[in-house]
Amino acid sequence: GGWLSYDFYEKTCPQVEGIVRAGLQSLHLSDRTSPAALLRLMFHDCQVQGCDASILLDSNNLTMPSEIASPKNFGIRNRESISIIKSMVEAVCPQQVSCADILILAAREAVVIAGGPWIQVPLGRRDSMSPNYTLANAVLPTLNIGVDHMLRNFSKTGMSIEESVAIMGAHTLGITHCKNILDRLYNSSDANYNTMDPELKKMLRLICPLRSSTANISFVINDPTTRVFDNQYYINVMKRRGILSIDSDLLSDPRTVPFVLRFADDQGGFFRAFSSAFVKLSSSGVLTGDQGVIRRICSAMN
Ligand code: HEM
Ligand SMILES: [Ca+2]
Ligand SMILES: [Ca+2]
Repeated sequence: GGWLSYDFYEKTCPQVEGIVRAGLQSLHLSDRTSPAALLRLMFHDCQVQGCDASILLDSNNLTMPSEIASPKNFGIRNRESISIIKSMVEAVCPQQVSCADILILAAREAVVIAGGPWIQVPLGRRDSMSPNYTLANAVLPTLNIGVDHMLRNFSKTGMSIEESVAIMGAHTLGITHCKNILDRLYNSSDANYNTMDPELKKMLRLICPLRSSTANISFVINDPTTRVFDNQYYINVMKRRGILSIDSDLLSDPRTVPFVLRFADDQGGFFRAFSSAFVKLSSSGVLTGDQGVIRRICSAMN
């Protein structure tokens, strides 16, 4: 058995946090959108059989598709960045640090680099032996997940409603491809067709025309400060300018709206709730002790 701890690599790889920080800083210089990508990558790993780097495994045979093959992972990027940082860690501390921990540390640094809170995260996760395509397909959120289902999912990690609203604040970063909002913009039977500020809708329709062959590549920003981790997301949601259905749903559900209003007015409160939510999301259902493995290469089994 085993557990996560704050000093897990103190003896075996005290340099790891510094290596990940340096790696993230240099990645960020060449790609200002990398914090968004890494934060979403962390969520999509942790949601599927826990944070075990299962999302980083490439398929090596026809019977075992990778999680990335799931349409739910559309738009996921920067997996290779974790592999590169892992090889930098391997050079200093061979076979000591899991890909799963490196991914969590990278997501933590991503939040800081973008101007968000510094989150102390416990370490000691182990890597999975295989990916789980079927589970990825089943448990990653759909576009129309709704508040109820979202809260139920996050409560499994021990999150309160406040923390669940706070973790959705990750949408303060990054982008959404047009194909993910076409229903909201054009399908009058969509539940959130009429919940968007008409001015915003007009603008998004220009960027995302209905019958366009580029809906897979064209995108809109998730909030006006898409590269800054701030509370602008909640101000936007409050003004009916949320991009995804779930963002708008937070305003219409009586359980979540009080936290939207509070976080819109109190960035410090958002940062505190986000930090505890991040620790819960990243600690739930993980492999520890003698479970799983330490992969040498993140994209393949040893
Ligand atoms: C549970 C409800 C959620 C739903 C339905 C949802 C859905 C989505 C969708 C559809 C996109 C756009 C992807 C694309 O078009 O490329 C997106 C982007 C993003 N999501 Fe979520 N998400 C949810 C929760 C979360 C959580 C909990 C986090 C992180 C802790 C997160 C982090 C992000 C980030 C950072 C982006 C921007 C990615 C980029 O710029 O590449 N999301 N989300
Ligand atoms: Ca996983
Ligand atoms: Ca922002």
